[in-house]
Amino acid sequence: MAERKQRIWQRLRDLKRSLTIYQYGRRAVELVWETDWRLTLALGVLTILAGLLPAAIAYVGKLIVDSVVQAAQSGLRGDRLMSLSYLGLEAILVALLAGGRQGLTLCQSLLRVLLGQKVNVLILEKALTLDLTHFEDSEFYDKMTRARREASNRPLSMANRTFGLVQDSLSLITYGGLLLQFSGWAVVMLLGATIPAFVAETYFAGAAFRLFKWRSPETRQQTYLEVLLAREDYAKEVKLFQLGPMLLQRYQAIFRRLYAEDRDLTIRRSGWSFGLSLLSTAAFYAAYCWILLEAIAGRISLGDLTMYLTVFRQGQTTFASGLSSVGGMYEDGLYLSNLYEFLEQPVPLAQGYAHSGLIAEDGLRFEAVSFTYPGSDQPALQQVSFHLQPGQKLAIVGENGSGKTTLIKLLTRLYTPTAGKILLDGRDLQDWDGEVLKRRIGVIFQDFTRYQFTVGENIGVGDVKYFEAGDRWRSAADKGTATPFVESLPEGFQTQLGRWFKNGQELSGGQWQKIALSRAFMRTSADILVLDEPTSAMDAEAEVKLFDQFRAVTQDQMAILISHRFSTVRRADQIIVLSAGKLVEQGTHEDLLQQNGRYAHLFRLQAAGYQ
Ligand SMILES: Nc1ncnc2c1ncn2[C@@H]1O[C@H](COP(=O)(O)OP(=O)(O)OP(=O)(O)O)[C@@H](O)[C@H]1O
Repeated sequence: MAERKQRIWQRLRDLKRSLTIYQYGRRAVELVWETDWRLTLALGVLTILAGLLPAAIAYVGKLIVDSVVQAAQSGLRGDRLMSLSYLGLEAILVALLAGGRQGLTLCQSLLRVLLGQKVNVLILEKALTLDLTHFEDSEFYDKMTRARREASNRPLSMANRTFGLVQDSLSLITYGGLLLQFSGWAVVMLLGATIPAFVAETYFAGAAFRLFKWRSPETRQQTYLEVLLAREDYAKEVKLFQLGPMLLQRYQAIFRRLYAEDRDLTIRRSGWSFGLSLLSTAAFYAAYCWILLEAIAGRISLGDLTMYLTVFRQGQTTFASGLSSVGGMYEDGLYLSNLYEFLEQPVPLAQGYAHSGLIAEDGLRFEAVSFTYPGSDQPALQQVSFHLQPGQKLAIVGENGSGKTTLIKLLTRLYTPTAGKILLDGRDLQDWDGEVLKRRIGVIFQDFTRYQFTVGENIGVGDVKYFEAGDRWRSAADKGTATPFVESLPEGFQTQLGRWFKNGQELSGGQWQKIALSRAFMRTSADILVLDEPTSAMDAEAEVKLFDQFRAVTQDQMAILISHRFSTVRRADQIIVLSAGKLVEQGTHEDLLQQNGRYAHLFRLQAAGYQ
């Protein structure tokens, strides 16, 4: 007994929670209002017009029939004129209704475009405020993808359905008002018959959404496979390794699985929907039958009969459309809840406001810095400490996965250390103003982005303030040793790169690296340069040239260099060796050779390879 009671309470709680989804109707209308209040106002007025006019037309229809009967019986000219004027009135109302409906469609079409753009911009703006951690979290990524996928249509659809429901409700209320003259019981009977269909619609819309949410990982896989199969950067490997058929097969297998689930739900939904709509149709026709009998018995006029007939016919269509609005609104509401969940994701607070350090010219200090990636149980860095003075060049050496890139991510504040401190000029990195810090650090990651922009713009991205400044591009390219090859390109700095756009040129790996390196020199005010594997794709001569040049142009700057090439590393003022996240050796090339430890071992190994 107690268990049953509990179940009933649970159901009621579920229903209450389901109903809260409808509050998104208000939020969607607010969003539409913010997008364009004039169009929204027009939409509102036209909705009321389109909601009230049908009942008015039905009523005028009754007046026409009654006046025709009257005129036929009396044969008076006045009565004839009266029925003709009712006819004229109906024609005007019908024209108004058609105009109103057309206006509604027009407003909706315009709002669709504006709203789609607005929501997309809201999502992208939000994405800009988020941390890198969010992007690396697959659940969060799904949330964003879902929001983006549905961005352009759900809010408008929700708003349209809300307005549509208002329109249908107004029509039904006015129809109800007309019907009330006949019998209050008929109205109650008709309303009662709609409730099961309403509950079923809500239930199935919820089920459809849950399905959509569960399968986000599968949909993500599908999208990824599409990218692999259809993008030019993967085409080379897909063709040579003959991956195509296998990838396509996976793609289809996912589709088949998703389709099977979809089909089951759609069949069940349509079965229930049909069954329950039969119930409401039965109620409609029972009331209809009652009215017919009343007319035959002469208790209502012929005009009344015509009016009720119209009210019934249209009432049922309006009811069906209202019902689908309710189901649709529920579904839209669920998608919108996902959109708002994303938009309301707490934004990391702006960290720090300091524009200068506490100890001028102190340089960079790592003090017992440790870091573990979210969701990982192994620390990527443990208790790392070192000091880099202004003008010094530091090289970081270590096997794959030893934590070199992680160290750079902490230095550039993409992540925050889990323990320990990073100090710049004696001040904790977290206390620095983000903008100031970014201006002081020029960084190139090994997986730098190859933008499908022009050569100049590809360098310009290094300092967005000077994104299009040709003179800055040139001097940055000089420092990054890119000028000679850029000048050999057909349109120099204006050459389009990549294959996505017309006349796009592809570059070699080493040429791309030179572009990326030049990017780091765009920030002329940067006093810390961080280069993660900057020369891995360059030939030996290019590398030597680059480093001679690098030393010359970065005399006053601190530089941190990650490299597996000892020819590069040995020139640094200070070298640190990382192993499994720990700093195991530290010193100059000579010091480390003397220590005869890990560095000396790796150095000799590489040197032997060249003999
Ligand atoms: N985003 C991430 N989330 C979780 N773990 C990560 C992430 N990035 C790196 N790791 C882990 O942290 C450790 C250090 O990685 P890191 O990229 O810093 O190595 P690395 O020294 O730069 O390697 P390589 O020489 O191959 O570039 C590795 O064990 C890696 O698996």
